[in-house]
Amino acid sequence: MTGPAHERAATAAPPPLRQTAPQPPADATIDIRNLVVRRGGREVLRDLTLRVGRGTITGLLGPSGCGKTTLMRAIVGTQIVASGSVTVLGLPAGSRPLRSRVGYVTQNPTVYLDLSVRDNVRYFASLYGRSGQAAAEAIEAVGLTAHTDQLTRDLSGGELSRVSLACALVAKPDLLVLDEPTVGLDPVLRAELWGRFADLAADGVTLLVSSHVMDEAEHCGELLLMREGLLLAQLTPAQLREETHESSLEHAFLSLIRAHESEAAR
Ligand SMILES: Nc1ncnc2c1ncn2[C@@H]1O[C@H](COP(=O)(O)OP(=O)(O)OP(=O)(O)O)[C@@H](O)[C@H]1O
Repeated sequence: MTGPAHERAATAAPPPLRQTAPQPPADATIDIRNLVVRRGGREVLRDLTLRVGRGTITGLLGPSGCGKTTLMRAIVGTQIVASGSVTVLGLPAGSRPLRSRVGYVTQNPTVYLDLSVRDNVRYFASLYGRSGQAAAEAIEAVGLTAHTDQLTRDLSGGELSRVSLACALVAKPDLLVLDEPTVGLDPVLRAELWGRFADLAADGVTLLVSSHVMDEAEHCGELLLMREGLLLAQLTPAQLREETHESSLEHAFLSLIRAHESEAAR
C-alpha cells in the first residue's frame, strides 16, 4: 500500500514499546534488537526489539500487511535486514547450524504434489536423519493417518498445509515458526493442532505462530501484537485483558491500537 497517509505512518516516531510480559532469560530462543527491514523501498519492520523464551508458544498477531511474515522470514534467515540483529538459539539467524534446528512452515504449502503424504514426510525425515516411524508419528500428529497413501495433489487445501506441518515436525526442530497454520481448518482440527503445539512446547520446543484471528491468541503463553511494522506490545493474554479492561481479546487488541494511535498523535 502506498499513499501519503501510509508514508506519514512509516516515518512517524513510534511511541515507546510496551513490554509488560516477564522478560525471558538471557538465553532466549529468539533475541531481536532494533530490527529494521525495508521492502519495496518502504520500512516494513520499524526498530523491533523482542525476546522469546524457550519452550513457549508465542502468538504473532496483527492485521494483514503489518509485517508478520517479514518478521518470521527475518527469524528463519531468509529476509535481508537493513539494520539491527536477529539471534536464534544463540546464533545469527539463518546460519548453517540452525538449518536442522529451525522449522518454518509458510502459508504456501511446499510439498511434492506427485508424491504421497507418506513419501513427502519420509523424504523430509531422511534429510534430517529421522526414521520411518518418526514420519508416521508426524503424520499422526497432524491428523492425516487416514490419508497416508494418498497423493498430495488430491488433498484439500487444509490437508495440504498439514502435510507441510508434518514435514517440519518430523525434523524435531528446537524452534518451529508457523505462518498461519490453522487457516482453512475446522474448529475440531484447530483445537487438536493447538493441543499438539502445547505438547511440543512442554517438550521444550519453542513455537512462534502467526495469526490474524484474535481468538487463537487464547492458546498462546505470550503475544506479540504488531501494527504497521511496529511492535505495539509483548504481553500475555491475561495482561492484555487487564491493561485494556476488555474481556474479549479482539476488543482488547483494538483498544490497544486506539491507545497507540492517540499516543502517536500527541
Ligand atoms: N516482495 C515485496 N516487495 C515489496 N513489499 C513487500 C514485499 N513483500 C511484502 N511486502 C510488504 O511488506 C509489508 C509486510 O508484509 P508481510 O507479508 O510481512 O505482512 P503480513 O502481516 O504477514 O500480512 P498477511 O497477514 O496478509 O500475510 C506489506 O505492506 C507488504 O505489502
